Amino acid sequence: MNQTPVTVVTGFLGSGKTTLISDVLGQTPDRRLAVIVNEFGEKNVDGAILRSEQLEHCEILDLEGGLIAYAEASNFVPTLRELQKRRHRFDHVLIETSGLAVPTAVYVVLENPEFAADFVLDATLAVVDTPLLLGGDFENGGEASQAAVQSLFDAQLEHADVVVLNKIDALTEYDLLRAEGDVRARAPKVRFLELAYGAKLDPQLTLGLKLHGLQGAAHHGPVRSAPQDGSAPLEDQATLDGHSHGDLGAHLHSMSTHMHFHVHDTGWQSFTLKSAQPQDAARLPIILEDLARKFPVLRAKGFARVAGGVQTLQAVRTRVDTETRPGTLDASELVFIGYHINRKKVIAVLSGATGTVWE
Ligand SMILES: Nc1nc2c(ncn2[C@@H]2O[C@H](COP(=O)(O)OP(=O)(O)OP(=O)(O)O)[C@@H](O)[C@H]2O)c(=O)[nH]1
Repeated sequence: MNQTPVTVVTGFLGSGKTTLISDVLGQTPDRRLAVIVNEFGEKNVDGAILRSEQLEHCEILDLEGGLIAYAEASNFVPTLRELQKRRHRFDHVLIETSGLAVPTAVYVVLENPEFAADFVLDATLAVVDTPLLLGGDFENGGEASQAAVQSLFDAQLEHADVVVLNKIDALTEYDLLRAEGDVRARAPKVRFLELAYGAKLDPQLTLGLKLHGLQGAAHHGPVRSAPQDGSAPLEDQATLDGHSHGDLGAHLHSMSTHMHFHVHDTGWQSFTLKSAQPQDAARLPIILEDLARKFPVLRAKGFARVAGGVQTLQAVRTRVDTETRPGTLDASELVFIGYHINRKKVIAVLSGATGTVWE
């Protein structure tokens, strides 16, 4: 059996990865797909959203409670191992990395001799929140938060084959040209730039790109060197550049390179808050918007128990989208992700503003 192609979908918090994947799944009923969804928070909201589409040709596998990471820190390897046993049932694997991950950890695992004969990287797509890119910063985040966001954002672009400019519905041609210029300046080696109107992309531009693979026996060779005890990140990142996605030249995913990018930034925090009491569907989004102005909350998402059903809430900074569907829910659950956010303060404001107990 041929190697199963793997498409990695990366991109910053809330850029539209799940929405884009959901659309691709809907457009490819003839493909048997496995989707591994990795979330930073302990609760996998994206997996639940994809699963709610009830697409029979897809299997959704949650990878919650952390990042796809290196070595023992990750539950990615057992998940892939499990998929490997049943790989004849799938035509393609999609991996949605968490919004705080750099996709290189995935490459290292795929290149491991245990998996290299069975899986091959097809392409890595980086989904970009284009208005955010053009805005240039995260309001209310403070300098440390902005620096952390920028460095992650740049690293995700750097490791992409295809950059997808998303959320462009309301943008002008001039904005798009500016965004393209910005991406090219940040990541000169990116091969393709695609425009996604409303997070929709032709599946031909997403699956089966074969950007790695054959030429990549050299291109994606085995890991060159294992991390040494005591090896520290180099000061000059350029000397560690094991990537050249902009051309078809050989590049090896050196473990030291990856270790460099995988230095944990403990400033990123996530917590889930729950409330058993019903919520006001009209007020809750306004309260979330207010929370994002008061605190460095970059992303909030989850489900609320409201009159008439279940409300899905999706906040990216101060932009909050909601949708209410019929159904029942025992308790509302919201995941908050931010840079140095204070759980107690968020609980106090949320409980006060909603007049309900959140914990
Ligand atoms: N206006 C607009 N909104 C979009 C578009 N794509 C996604 N969104 C919205 O952006 C929010 C975040 O989308 P997701 O697909 O959950 O983003 P994500 O990258 O999977 O988020 P994380 O996994 O938390 O990093 C949701 O409210 C989407 O409806 C788009 O093209 N246009």
